[in-house]
Amino acid sequence: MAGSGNAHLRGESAVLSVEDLEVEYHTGHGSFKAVSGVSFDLLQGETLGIVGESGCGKSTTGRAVLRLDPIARGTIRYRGENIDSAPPSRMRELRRDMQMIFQDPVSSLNPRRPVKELITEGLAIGGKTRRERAAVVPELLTEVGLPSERYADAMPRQLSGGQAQRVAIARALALRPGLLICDEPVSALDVSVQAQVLNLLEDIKQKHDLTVVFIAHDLGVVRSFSDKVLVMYLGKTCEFGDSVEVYERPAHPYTRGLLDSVPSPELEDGFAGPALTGDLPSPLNPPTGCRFRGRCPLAQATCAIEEPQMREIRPGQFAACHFPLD
Ligand SMILES: Nc1ncnc2c1ncn2[C@@H]1O[C@H](COP(=O)(O)OP(=O)(O)OP(=O)(O)O)[C@@H](O)[C@H]1O
Repeated sequence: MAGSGNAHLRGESAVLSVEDLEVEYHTGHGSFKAVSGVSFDLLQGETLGIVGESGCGKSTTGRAVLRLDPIARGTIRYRGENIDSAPPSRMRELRRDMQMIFQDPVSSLNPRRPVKELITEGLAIGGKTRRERAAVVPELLTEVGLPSERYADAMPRQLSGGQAQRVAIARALALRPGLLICDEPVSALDVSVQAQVLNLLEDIKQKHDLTVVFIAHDLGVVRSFSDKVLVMYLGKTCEFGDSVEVYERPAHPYTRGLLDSVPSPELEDGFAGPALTGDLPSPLNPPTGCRFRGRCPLAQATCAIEEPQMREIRPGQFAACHFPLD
């Protein structure tokens, strides 16, 4: 598959393997590809960070992996099983092993159920008795740093955002998943709480040897949390590689722009470099050639004509750019 951007796939040994994923939405204004040609794979215990501006298709990618959004094209393999066309009954089983944590913890919890029921809901569906479910509540709450005697009977409205996210994590852990998809899990939380929840996620990832997809627009968060990073722009991958390499030596001008836009308190003007200018074009009418060209400081005539394909720029680092950075 030279030139298709899939040279980094390691196939059979991966826990999760996504190849050429395409998701199409149909709206009143027409149809568009929210995700197109996205490929990655993850080995046991690895974490992939997916980054990009709002509307790039990060959440759609995460949801499509769980088949919560319909897939127009592509292959998704989980532990070697092809799941892109698995029937709904099989997907329900698989989703017990592939858990998702969302951005808004409070609205992801049923407001009428106490914490102890919320975190064991999945076990009830799995046939565990009330007594069996009650027995695991203290352990699960302790694991996410909430004392059971204080929180087991609490209702969601009594929880802070950070506590609600801890409950959502406990609920995911109850099913002993192998894969965790975290969709902006700390974006809605106060800055002071974000680090605590991230530390918790890091701890449980290590303890349970979880494979993680971590979606965030905060590059700092992804950097500390991820082994691999996938940068998305307008539904497509523009860069993929080892987190350290991509952050230290980005090959795609969009990645560079994202990194330069991160506020940096120790620098004089507060930023590492010029911020990204311009807005994300409409996915209903994407630019010809390179989708980023209208905002790219390095764009040349070729970029308007030929769409760059993912290619290996340095060992293990792939980018879709005609004029990658050194
Ligand atoms: N259910 C839907 N129907 C139609 N369009 C949708 C739907 N969900 C998302 N979109 C559109 O698809 C594109 C990708 O959205 P997505 O939420 O995946 O991006 P994102 O990178 O996760 O953004 P954010 O960080 O804001 O969540 C956007 O243009 C969005 O408006």
